[in-house]
Amino acid sequence: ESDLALDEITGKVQESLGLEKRHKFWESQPVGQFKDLGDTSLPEGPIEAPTPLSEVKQEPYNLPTMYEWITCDIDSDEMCTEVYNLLANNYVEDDENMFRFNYSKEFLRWALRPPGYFKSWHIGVRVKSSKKLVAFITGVPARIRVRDEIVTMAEVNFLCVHKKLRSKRLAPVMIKEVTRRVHLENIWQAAYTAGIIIPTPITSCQYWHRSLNPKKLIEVGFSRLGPRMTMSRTIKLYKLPESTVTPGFRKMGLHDVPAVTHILRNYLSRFVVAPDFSEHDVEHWLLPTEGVIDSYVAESSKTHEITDFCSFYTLPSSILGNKNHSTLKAAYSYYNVCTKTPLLQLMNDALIVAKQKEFDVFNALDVMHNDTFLKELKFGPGDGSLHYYLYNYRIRHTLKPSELGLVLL
Ligand SMILES: CNCCCN(C)c1ncc(F)c(N2CC(C(=O)NCc3cnc4ccccn34)C2)n1
Repeated sequence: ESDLALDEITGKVQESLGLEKRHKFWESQPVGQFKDLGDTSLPEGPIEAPTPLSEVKQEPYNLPTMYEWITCDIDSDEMCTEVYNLLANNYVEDDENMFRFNYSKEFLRWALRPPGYFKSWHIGVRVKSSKKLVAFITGVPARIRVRDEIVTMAEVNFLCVHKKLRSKRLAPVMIKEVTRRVHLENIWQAAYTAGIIIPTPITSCQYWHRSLNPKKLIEVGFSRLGPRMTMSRTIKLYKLPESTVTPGFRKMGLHDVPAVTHILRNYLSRFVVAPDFSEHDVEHWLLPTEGVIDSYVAESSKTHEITDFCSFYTLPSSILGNKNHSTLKAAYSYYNVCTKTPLLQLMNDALIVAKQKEFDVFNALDVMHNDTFLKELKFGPGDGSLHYYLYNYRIRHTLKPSELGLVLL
């Protein structure tokens, strides 16, 4: 009894030490600081000016002796498999350690090779002796508009340290190394998200979940049977029509790229922070790829114009320790635009095709105009928040999620 209590206390002390070190690190970085919140005298925009490329540190940061940097060539099947396995066993879990993200190899190749990507920004750490990959962090270039300024940034993602190497202070040096390699390409800003609070969120979003397979979600502990609800009543509550209702609703094709780019750019222009997508970007990020990204358009039968668009990406989670199910099949709402069809109807059609494709749950953040359909389409609030951050760029006021037009993977 008392040993458990002692472990609990040690754990809490270690965790709070980690928190302090974490804030110490971020207080040394050019990011908005908590103390500056509300100080409207500080200008919006870059916090530090770019340094001349000759003054950027030319050699990699030092790692602890037995580790070395490796640039991960994810075109190589062997390397991509190593990255996949590291993430599948050591990446983000929920607070109760019941689920862990299981990004697929095809998803990683899609996420990490957008137009203009740099192989040097796919950074691994391996053990010198065994050559085992034990940590990973990535960046991809993106043009992000912040109010009226278009800024080329790095979208930093997939920071992962092997479970056995936690609290060895590897994450700060990996963040500094990806920052150094981004600077070498003359890029001085970054965007990233986290499920934790560090200095300083530009906005904090809520996840919402729409059950598609409530029986499985309850069996694996993702959701619980509601009060005064039976299983059959719950299945009936989430039942969806067999087929979509929007006229001209079909999968997006290559020939739709110009029209989708046009309505998407117009739609995203109304948010404070949003990607500045070119046709080339739309072709990469939004053309359907089996098991990775699904996207649909509504084409008017009269004029053949593309009036609406919806998309969701595939991010399964491993179910840790359930004897009947090993994988939770989750769809994540990506970018959706309505110019004719009501958003409610378009998103219900997205739920219908996700159910047809045997997803168990459809997740959405309360960003953009998503709050207009979440409750009505029977989404329930999730337990996780997703905080958005900008590196070396100050935003004068914390944004509402509905002012954010950026979805990271
Ligand atoms: C932009 N990069 C985000 C990647 C990390 N993303 C997607 C993420 N970051 C924080 C979260 F809070 C979160 N949630 C999705 C919601 C959810 O489904 N929670 C239950 C659950 C099922 N599987 C997992 C795996 C990990 C964590 C929670 N899980 C909560 N998602």
